[in-house]
Amino acid sequence: MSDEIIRISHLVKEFKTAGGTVHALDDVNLSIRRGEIYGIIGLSGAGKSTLVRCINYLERPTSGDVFFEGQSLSEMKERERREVRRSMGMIFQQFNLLEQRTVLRNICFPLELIGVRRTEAEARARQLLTLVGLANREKAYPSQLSGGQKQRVAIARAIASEPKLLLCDEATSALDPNTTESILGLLRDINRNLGITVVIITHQMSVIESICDRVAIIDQSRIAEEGEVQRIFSAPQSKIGRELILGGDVRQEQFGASKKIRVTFDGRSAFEPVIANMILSCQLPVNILFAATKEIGGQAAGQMVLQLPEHEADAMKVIHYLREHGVNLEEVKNSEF
Ligand SMILES: Nc1ncnc2c1ncn2[C@@H]1O[C@H](COP(=O)(O)OP(=O)(O)OP(=O)(O)O)[C@@H](O)[C@H]1O
Repeated sequence: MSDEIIRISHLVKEFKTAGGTVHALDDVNLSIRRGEIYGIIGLSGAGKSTLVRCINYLERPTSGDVFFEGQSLSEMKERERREVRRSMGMIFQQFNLLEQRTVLRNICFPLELIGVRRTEAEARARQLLTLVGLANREKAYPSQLSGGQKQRVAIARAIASEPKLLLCDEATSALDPNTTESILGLLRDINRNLGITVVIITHQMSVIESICDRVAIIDQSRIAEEGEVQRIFSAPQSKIGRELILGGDVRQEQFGASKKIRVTFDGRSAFEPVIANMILSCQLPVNILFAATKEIGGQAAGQMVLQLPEHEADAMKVIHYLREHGVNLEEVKNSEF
């Protein structure tokens, strides 16, 4: 079977409103691999929820297509799409539990919809309650549960019909940091132990860092960059990527005319010794205009922007030294910084 569970191809979504057309998604292309945890991050209004709702066709794209296991959703009949949607569980920020039903009956609900007999549905729901760590709460009503417990019930309900994919729309945004961590741990277990592919929509960088294998950064309706979390976090290429990952300090500033370079560190090297040794060895000063480090997977990573000596030959000497010592670097223009 193909490695790819979802492919999003040239997806466009527009909303016609009284105030004009809103371009929520503009030519989005993505591929999500079977078995991975894929993160989609962006600021408020970037188009994240619209994208996730297009993946399961709760929202019909204006143009472009979504392929599930190679099958075009736009070409399917509604009955076939319903079938595919059953292969995609979904959880939300506000849990969306049925308040009049007990925890057990909430989890039974999707099974009832597909005609599973009551005793069988209840047995399955009990197994799931154990899986999510709430075996002793089957008779409770949602109002009697904490946010984290509600999300556990929502997760159990979402995986009751054995989906291949679990879509999580800001599933931890209403939770405190400890509860967030425990819910992310549960999602990781479900991914590893049940083989369910997980797509996480979030505006929280910490969520992506903590469990995602790959990430897409969405900005103003478009994918700004996409790839392995480790690679994107250690050297974000887009302006929005740098803002989200390295914080709000990446401001556009006007610097002198001399060359500026961005050096990125991916955890194998340290900032200071390389720069200090270069200064000692080349006998040339550099200006550190910006520096930020992050711990990713226990390793230091980050970037530094250096202003080089004004004379071209001196600047080249610095570049040559850094390259020789295995440092990743690229020239930056003022407008990119
Ligand atoms: N049903 C709708 N009708 C009109 N405009 C919409 C509709 N749904 C979304 N939009 C607009 O589409 C754009 C993207 O919205 P979306 O909810 O996908 O963003 P988001 O990244 O999920 O934001 P947030 O994190 O705040 O939820 C926004 O400008 C929003 O106002």
